[in-house]
Amino acid sequence: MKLALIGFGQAGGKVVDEFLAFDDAIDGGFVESAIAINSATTDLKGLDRVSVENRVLIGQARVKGHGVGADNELGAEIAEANIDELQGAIDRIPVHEIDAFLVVAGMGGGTGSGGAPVLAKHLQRVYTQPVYGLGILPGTDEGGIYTLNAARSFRTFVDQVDNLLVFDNDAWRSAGESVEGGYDRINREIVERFGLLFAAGEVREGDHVAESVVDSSEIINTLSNSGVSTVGYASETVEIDDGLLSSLTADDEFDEGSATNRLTSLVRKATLGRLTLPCDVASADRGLVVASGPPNYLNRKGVERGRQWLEDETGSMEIRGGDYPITVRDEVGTIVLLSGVTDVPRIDQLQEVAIEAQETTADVRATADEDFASLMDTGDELDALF
Ligand SMILES: Nc1nc2c(ncn2[C@@H]2O[C@H](COP(=O)(O)OP(=O)(O)OP(=O)(O)O)[C@@H](O)[C@H]2O)c(=O)[nH]1
Repeated sequence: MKLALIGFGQAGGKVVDEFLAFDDAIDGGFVESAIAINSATTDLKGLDRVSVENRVLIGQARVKGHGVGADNELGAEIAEANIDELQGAIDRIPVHEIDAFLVVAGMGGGTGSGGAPVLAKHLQRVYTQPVYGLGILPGTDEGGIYTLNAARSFRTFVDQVDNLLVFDNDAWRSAGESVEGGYDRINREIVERFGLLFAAGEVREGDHVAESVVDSSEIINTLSNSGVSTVGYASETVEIDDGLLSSLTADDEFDEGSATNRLTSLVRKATLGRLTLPCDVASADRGLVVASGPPNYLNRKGVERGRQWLEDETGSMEIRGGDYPITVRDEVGTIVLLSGVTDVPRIDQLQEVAIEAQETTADVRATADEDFASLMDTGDELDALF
């Protein structure tokens, strides 16, 4: 399906940049437009692929291009005050050609965490296309303010989008990695999963369109429950030699049985392995299984068996399935989208820690106010200058 990608804040911009690279690499054609919005000049300058005219600096009057320093109330205020500038950038998107908006932001900071929900609300009011969010949760070791920001932004963002796709940095950290190196790797993991999902619904000119190819309406229907979503992915490297590809079709010399088994087990691995937001799979309301890879490794029976297995696992009758043939990749993979998940320990934990942090902050403030009053108390015996 065709998307307008809007990255808000540093993480949002970097992930959108990475989506552009991935779209090129798989010749996907799912990115119709890409915009990056930030209150920090250096973050916008650091991007590689988002075009310069689509990098939008906001809040200059308030923060002079220096970012909001993880103050997400200020991030939200700046987005509201600059909504006309944001609309100006969106006006450059050929909106009649897109199937949906995807607003991407890190939820722990200030600019994206505060601004993304404001933008989503605005897009919902102005346009008829679905507005999806891709929210990135901070690591648990990032500190109280990031957790509090993420919990508050998450609550707000969910209400303003048609569906909030979530990626949890905490579940994807690796020991011994530098923060920057870590993010580069993590960002590639993010775009591979969400990129393959959205690319799947994009029928390209010249494609051999089999009946079982995923359509954008199947993605939209799976995401139309106003909930929270998570994605799993599993893949296997396969040989793609041109001769093999051109000479084989799914129903001649190719070993159909092993293709079926491979896909069925990849669906299980994707679902039971590391999800972008770990959760209890049984709590999903809807699901979509997409098999991607060289066309002759894709097979309807394999997807169908995987789809049925997912129905059993989730108890949901709304599990869709289909193919996404890609000739340029030597990987067969399955994407599993679980939508409307409700049993998510990380979100419960985030909210508990945030409530504690909010209470502690209120107590500390109240005590500080009292202490300051007593420090300055001279029993009316000392006059102020004015
Ligand atoms: N996956 C991923 N997460 C990132 C990346 N950069 C930052 N983050 C996460 O996103 C959160 C928010 O950080 P930023 O995006 O830098 O914040 P911002 O929206 O620019 O806001 P301010 O810097 O406060 O103005 C951090 O707490 C990290 O968890 C990145 O490149 N990839």
